[in-house]
Amino acid sequence: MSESVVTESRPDTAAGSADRVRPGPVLLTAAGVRVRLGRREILHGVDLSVRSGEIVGLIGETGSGKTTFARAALGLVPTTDGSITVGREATQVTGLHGSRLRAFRRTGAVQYVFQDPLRSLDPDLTVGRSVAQGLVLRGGLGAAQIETGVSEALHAVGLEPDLTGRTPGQLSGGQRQRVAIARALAVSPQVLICDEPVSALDAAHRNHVLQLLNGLRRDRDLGLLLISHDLGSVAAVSDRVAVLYRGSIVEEGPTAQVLAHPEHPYTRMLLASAASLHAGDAGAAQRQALRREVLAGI
Ligand SMILES: Nc1ncnc2c1ncn2[C@@H]1O[C@H](COP(=O)(O)OP(=O)(O)OP(=O)(O)O)[C@@H](O)[C@H]1O
Repeated sequence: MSESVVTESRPDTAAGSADRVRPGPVLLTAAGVRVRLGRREILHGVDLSVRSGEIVGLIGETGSGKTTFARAALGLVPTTDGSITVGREATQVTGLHGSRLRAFRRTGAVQYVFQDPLRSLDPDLTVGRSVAQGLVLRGGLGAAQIETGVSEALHAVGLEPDLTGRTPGQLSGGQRQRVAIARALAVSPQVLICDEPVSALDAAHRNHVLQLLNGLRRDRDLGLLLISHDLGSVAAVSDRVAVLYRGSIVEEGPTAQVLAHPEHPYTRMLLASAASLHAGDAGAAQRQALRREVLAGI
């Protein structure tokens, strides 16, 4: 069942095993991360790591806590326990506040790419100014250096320099997501967190962006956390997969192993749902029944 999810969703030049790189040093480490939002604890002690040159897929249904984890890694939500360290210097993000947190953000060590570039890109800013934002914020760079940084970032995502004068509304969805990725790359991040980066795109653009991410981690030694509820996308490019269920990682391992031999009932349920959706099965009632049956046993 999982085979069809993996194979048919793989982008054209895909991340076959020969294309994969040997992972380097750990660039993101989460240990026992707990996050409370309002009255509820959302993350219940999450352990996760991402190495340089590696794509780790974080999968789970809506509400499982994927975005909350990403926000914690950026220092945007406080943790109540555990630690998150980022980058080769292993900067401890948890516990950073105020000016120290702002200084960490300015380093650009960890960057976030959102699902919907139309919402994350300022509609009034040109492509050039959007991509320059992080470089300007970092400070200390002259206009020529910023211009070079913008051109290099656009080149890295395969966008022509003549797009710099356009606004997001004048671009296709795929181009917009490339701009958002270029903006993140411009500040030379060590870790890139992509939160549902292709779910707003059609199949062709989705494959192009997945290929792009796959190439970037290889060429730039990025550690890439790919957050998605789309197993096909994760299967296509991730080296490892972590499965988040109600705020806890219930299974983690090499992608091929987890997808072919899922051990946790929740992972099996996710795979079964994806496979039936993939086959065009409109049996929503059956899926719901399966879901109830599986979740009752967890
Ligand atoms: N600011 C907040 N205050 C209270 N609860 C929140 C807040 N933000 C998120 N939550 C809750 O935390 C839980 C996890 O949300 P989160 O967005 O992290 O899930 P997710 O796995 O990323 O889901 P999706 O795939 O829909 O983005 C949800 O139940 C959500 O309602």
